[in-house]
Amino acid sequence: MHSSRFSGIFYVQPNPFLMLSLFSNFKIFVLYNFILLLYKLKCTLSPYLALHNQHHRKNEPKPAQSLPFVREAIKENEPEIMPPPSAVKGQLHILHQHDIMFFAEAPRPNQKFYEMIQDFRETLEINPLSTNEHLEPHRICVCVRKRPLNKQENNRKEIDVVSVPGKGTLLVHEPKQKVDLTKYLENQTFHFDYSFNETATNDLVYKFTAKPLVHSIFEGGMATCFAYGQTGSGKTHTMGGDFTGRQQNSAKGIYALAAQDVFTYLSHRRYANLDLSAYVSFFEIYNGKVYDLLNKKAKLRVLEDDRQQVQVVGLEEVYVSSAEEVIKMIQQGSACRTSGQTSANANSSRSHAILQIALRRNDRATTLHGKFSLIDLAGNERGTDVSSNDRSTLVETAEINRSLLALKECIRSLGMNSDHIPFRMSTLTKVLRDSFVGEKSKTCMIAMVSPGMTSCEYTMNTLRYADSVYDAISQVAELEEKVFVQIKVVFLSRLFFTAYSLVIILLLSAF
Ligand SMILES: Nc1ncnc2c1ncn2[C@@H]1O[C@H](COP(=O)(O)OP(=O)(O)OP(=O)(O)O)[C@@H](O)[C@H]1O
Repeated sequence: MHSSRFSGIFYVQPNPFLMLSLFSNFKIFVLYNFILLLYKLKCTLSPYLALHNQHHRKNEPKPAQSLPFVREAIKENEPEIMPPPSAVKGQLHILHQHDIMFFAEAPRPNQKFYEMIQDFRETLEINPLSTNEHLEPHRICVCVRKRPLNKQENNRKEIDVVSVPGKGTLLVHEPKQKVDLTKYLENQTFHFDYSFNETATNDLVYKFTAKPLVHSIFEGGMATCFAYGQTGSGKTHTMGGDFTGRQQNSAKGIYALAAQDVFTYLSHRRYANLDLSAYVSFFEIYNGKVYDLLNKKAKLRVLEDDRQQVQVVGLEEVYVSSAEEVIKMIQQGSACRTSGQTSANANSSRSHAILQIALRRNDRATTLHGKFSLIDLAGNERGTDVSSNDRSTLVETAEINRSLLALKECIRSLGMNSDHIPFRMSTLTKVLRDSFVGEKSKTCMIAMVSPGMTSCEYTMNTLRYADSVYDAISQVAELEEKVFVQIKVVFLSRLFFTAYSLVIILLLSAF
């Protein structure tokens, strides 16, 4: 195209002798320049005109008999348009749709990290926990539960940075960036007793966490089950049941599932002769103060007697005869829970909620036989949320921080069979004091994590907290295992020596 234009211009370059003779007449000079200008204009516009005509010719409906000819003409003029290869022709429609989808979808923020995580996941062997899995007995059990990405996170195209490949393992793909802006993943692995992925139901979680503890309170023990994690990570969903709008489906939470099992055991002939009754109390600890959720949030005092027995003075303990009655209490108490505003979440729970199911003998003193405390802890991000300028929020933050630290230390002491339990560090550990002492005390912690990339820092904090508890217990378990192996070696060697001596004596006496 370009060459033809230039060749047109060169073609009209005149001979200088001819020009001299012609330009002696001024009129001829003007006419010549005018013709030259028109010609140049035509040369410049001709390729665009050709393209324009071509376009119209393509869109014009043509009579059937003239079609081959038109096709030939178009082919001549569009050498750059490649016909699709015949093998791909069948897929043309699909490809076209994919292209439309590709262009219609807004690009995902952090697409590079998303692809890196997807690639990493393809290398993982996934064996999620199932109901058929063997249940191991634990005095202290530490578990982790990952919730699915919620609607808002999906709308934001948030990246899921948590993978749960197997029974007790959980991986966090932490997005990082080098100084030269190269993106990379730091894949951190954590091990716990059980790990639940986003598809796990409350029933499955209950089976491996709180259910084994119900049995222990019938054996005269104290049991505690904590839900720990960031605001919005699924603590209330797990403990109290899911919300549909403002309505909480309390029957599907661990509180209610435990209550159902308590009544199943109460009617069992094995425990019938104990003559036990169940009582429920529900209270919250907000800013170090105790409020009764079953008595219009009456403020209560926590006192310790000279035998180190801690009492919550005036706490309502309601006799219950069925799981349905417990569910009603849960609904009544949940409606009362304290909530406020922080810079992290507009509607967050800033209090620890404690539901206690006590088993008492039907004697005159209604002696305590066993007690199960189920705790929905305040959001742990408050421990790091110091961005607020509000004094009351800062005080709350400090209080939540202190109570969560105290709780960790008490569980670790219980796990290490330590004589010293630092329960006086916070109101939370004070009221749970009897759960941290005694041979029959059992505890389960469920660490909840949000899977989104924006929650990654909080998720790591939650996992580090749970890991430090799990680590302390594992060390004790390892130590116990070593001692057990040593005892076994000593016992077997003595047995062998005795048998050997007997054989020698028998042989000597025979001769
Ligand atoms: N495993 C899950 N499956 C489906 N949805 C879940 C799951 N866990 C949590 N959610 C949903 O996520 C949202 C936040 O959960 P939830 O209220 O239980 O968080 P939280 O940790 O108790 O927060 P807060 O500290 O504010 O009480 C809820 O809408 C809940 O329904």
